[in-house]
Amino acid sequence: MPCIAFLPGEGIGPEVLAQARAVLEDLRGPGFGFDAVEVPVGAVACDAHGHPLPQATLAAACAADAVLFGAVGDPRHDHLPRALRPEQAILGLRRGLGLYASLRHIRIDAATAVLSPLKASVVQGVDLLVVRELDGDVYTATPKGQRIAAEEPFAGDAEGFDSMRYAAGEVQRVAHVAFRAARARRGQLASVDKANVLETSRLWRQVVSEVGRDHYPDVQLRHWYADNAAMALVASPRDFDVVLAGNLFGDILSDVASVLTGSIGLPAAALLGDGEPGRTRGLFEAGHGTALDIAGQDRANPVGCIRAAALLLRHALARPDLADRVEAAVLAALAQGWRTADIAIPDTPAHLRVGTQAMGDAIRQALAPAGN
Ligand SMILES: NC(=O)c1ccc[n+]([C@@H]2O[C@H](COP(=O)([O-])OP(=O)(O)OC[C@H]3O[C@@H](n4cnc5c(N)ncnc54)[C@H](O)[C@@H]3O)[C@@H](O)[C@H]2O)c1
Ligand SMILES: CC(C)[C@H](C(=O)O)[C@@H](O)C(=O)O
Ligand SMILES: [Mg+2]
Repeated sequence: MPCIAFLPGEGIGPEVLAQARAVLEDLRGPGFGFDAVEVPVGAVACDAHGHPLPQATLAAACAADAVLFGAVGDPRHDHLPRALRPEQAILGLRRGLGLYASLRHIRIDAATAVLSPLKASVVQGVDLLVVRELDGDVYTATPKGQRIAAEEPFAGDAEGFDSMRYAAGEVQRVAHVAFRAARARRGQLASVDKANVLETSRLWRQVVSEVGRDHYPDVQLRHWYADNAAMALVASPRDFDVVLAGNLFGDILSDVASVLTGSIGLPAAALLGDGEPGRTRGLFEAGHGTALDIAGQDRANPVGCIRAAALLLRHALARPDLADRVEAAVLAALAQGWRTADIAIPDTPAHLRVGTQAMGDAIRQALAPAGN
């Protein structure tokens, strides 16, 4: 029986995770079951256990076949040293679980194009995948810190510094993920960097080109500067198939791509590593954070987290049949017009404006019975 570790975190994390878990519970039957463990992470874990990623939480996540993650982050913990901030739990999980690629799926069909802040004529038919490197770059490279500036004209000021760095092997492994995904899709890869300014990006561009030339000559590779890519993702998102970027540019472009759908509450991401035997096969999450402005009010959109559960079924539990059912149920509920506040439009009738719980109920109602 596979084991799923549920890590709710804080803010809207527990609210959306509860809906995703309820969907998974509804799938239980003769052909499907799972063991579940639920462990604290983030600010709540820090308050209870003195660390945002307690050893027991990391151990449970490592031992599970897959992790379903809510969200972490709380400004009340902003004053803590970096190592104790809730967000460090995410970085620690990525490193500890060997996850180095985030795959965020963005699809917009005719029924959901009206939700976009952009014109439906621009976004209808968008089907793109953002592959983001997750373990390197300015996020983790050292040195980083704060000190007294030595260089004029600001000598004597406090200064903060981070290092941008990629080793060729780090670029190669995530490039393979992106090329393989492109080969299985429409065969186009957009690699994003700032090779006009950054040495790290010059290496990135060279390595991605080599991986393409040596292993994926059938995939059409185009290099983009990050600023231009951000603009094109908004102006003509249908032109993209797979977008590959480093950790920092990928963080930003993942959210730019997400909001094309209408809300950061809609898409989901699969965080994957090499899938070594005996190690968790991935962490799955919605694209959003803790959204404390709406937490505890039954206002969060649970769709992203429910889609994350579908990605978990597809990528970690090898159950594409169940993943398809969950994704179809989400689309059916949206097509029926159910709307949380973030995706309601002025025309949305009052009876279809719902909260987190009712949106989850609508999706579970739409789950086709097994065998259909
Ligand atoms: N994976 C994660 O756990 C993760 C990801 C991003 C940000 N964060 C953290 O979350 C905290 C808040 O970050 P932020 O404000 O930049 O981003 P956020 O995603 O939490 O919120 C941005 C905006 O989107 C809205 N929103 C987000 N998710 C929504 C949903 N499901 N339904 C409806 N509306 C939704 C929020 O109300 C807010 O207006 C920070 O501490 C940040 O570090 C965590
Ligand atoms: C909260 C933060 C550390 C995280 C990141 O920057 O990776 C978030 O923005 C994300 O996209 O998952
Ligand atoms: Mg982010």
